[in-house]
This record gives sequence, C-alpha cells and structure tokens, in this order.
Amino acid sequence: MHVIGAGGHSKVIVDILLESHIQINGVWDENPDLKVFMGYPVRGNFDAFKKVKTDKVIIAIGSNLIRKRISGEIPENTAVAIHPKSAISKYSSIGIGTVIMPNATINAGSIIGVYVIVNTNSSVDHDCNLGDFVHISPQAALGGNVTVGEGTHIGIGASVIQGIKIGKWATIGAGSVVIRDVPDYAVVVGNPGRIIKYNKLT
Ligand SMILES: CC(=O)SCCNC(=O)CCNC(=O)[C@H](O)C(C)(C)COP(=O)(O)OP(=O)(O)OC[C@H]1O[C@@H](n2cnc3c(N)ncnc32)[C@H](O)[C@@H]1OP(=O)(O)O
Repeated sequence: MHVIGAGGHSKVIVDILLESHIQINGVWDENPDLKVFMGYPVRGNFDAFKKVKTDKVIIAIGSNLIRKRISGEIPENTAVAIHPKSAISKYSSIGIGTVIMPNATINAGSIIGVYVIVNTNSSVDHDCNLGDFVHISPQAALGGNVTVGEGTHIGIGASVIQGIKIGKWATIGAGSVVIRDVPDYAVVVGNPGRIIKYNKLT
C-alpha cells in the first residue's frame, strides 16, 4: 500500500495498515526534506507518486478539501483502511478511500461515502448517511438517521441528536451539541449549537 501524506493523521493510518497486516510500499509527501516516516521511505512528492500508477493507495490527509482534490488525481477503486478494533455493522456500507480508526462504531443501515474519516472512538449510529470527504472527529457521536453533507467536519466530542440533517462543507465545533438542522457551509458551536459564521472554501 502507498500512503499519501506524512503528518499526524498519516501516523494513525500507518498503524491501521500494520494492524491489518498490509504491507507499506512507500510514503509520499510534499516536504522534500522528509526522507523517512515511521521507518518507511518517503519516496517523493505527489507528482512523483502519480507515475507509479497503482490503486493500492490511501490518502492520509486530514483536510477534507485537500483529500477531495487529490482523490480526483488518483486511480479509482482505491483501498480503505479499517482498524480491526472498530465495530462496523455488516448492514452498513463504506466507500472507497475511507478510513475507520480504532474503536469507532458504525451501526446498521448507515451509508458512509468515499474518502471519509471516521475517527477514534466516534460513533455513527443506525441509518446515518455520511457524504463524501466527511470527517467525524474522535469521540463525536451521531444519533440515528443523521445526514452529513459532503466535506463537513464534525469536531471532536460533538454530539448530533437523531434525525438531524447537516449540509455540505459545514463545521461543527468541538464539543458542540447539534439539535437543529445545519445549512451548507455553516460553522456551528456550543450547546445548543448555534451558527457563528459560514465557511468559505478556498
Ligand atoms: C485527531 C484530531 O486531532 S481530529 C481534529 C479535531 N479537531 C476539532 O474538532 C477542531 C474543531 N474546531 C473548533 O471547534 C474550532 O474552534 C471552530 C472551527 C469551531 C472555530 O474555529 P475558528 O474559526 O478559528 O473560530 P474562533 O476560535 O475565532 O472562535 C470564534 C468564536 O467561537 C467560539 N468557539 C470556537 N470554537 C468553539 C467550540 N468548539 N465551542 C464553543 N465555542 C467555540 C470562540 O470562543 C469564539 O467566541 P467569541 O467570538 O465570543 O470569542
């Protein structure tokens, strides 16, 4: 497996691959000074990776927007990285490029898009629908039937009550409690969650 990105998020993904007995063939990063990452050679930047032409690749980059941009430039049908100590219902589905961290739970009926991050100890309950490039941060909890639009970031420890619809490219602040639907691009913080501004995608 090739790993794109050599930051903190990538460290967790390398661990998942090793726990899953998946061989790492190389790490690729834009920092030309970084030669070795977690004992693996940093073989070059993203342009150099594109010449390898393989679909055995994980985009290990935490930014939802950058993950989206890179995903458009790599082969389709890339891998997923799922920690063996996550709990994923066989009645759920997980898109390509998605990573599931230790102790994350995905319950029955949930549909997880492509290149999603379901981070450590987070909980996605029954019948949720996570759009592509979403990030559910550590310890965040979604009740049943929650919809999260493309590119939205649910912050660390946030809670979303059942049935809520969150739009695309929104941000839910750390520890927030979402009890009302959230429009596209909104930044919501607090308990109860309130909109403080709107994201501008750059
Ligand atoms: C493994 C990992 O590390 S995964 C990464 C997990 N990371 C996260 O979950 C981070 C989530 N990000 C946040 O919570 C951020 O605070 C954001 C995105 C909501 C806001 O960040 P910024 O745009 O920089 O806003 P800023 O810090 O200027 O705060 C604006 C106001 O909102 C308040 N605020 C910001 N975040 C929160 C929050 N989580 N809860 C309550 N209030 C908040 C601030 O106190 C400030 O209030 P004031 O204007 O009265 O002083």
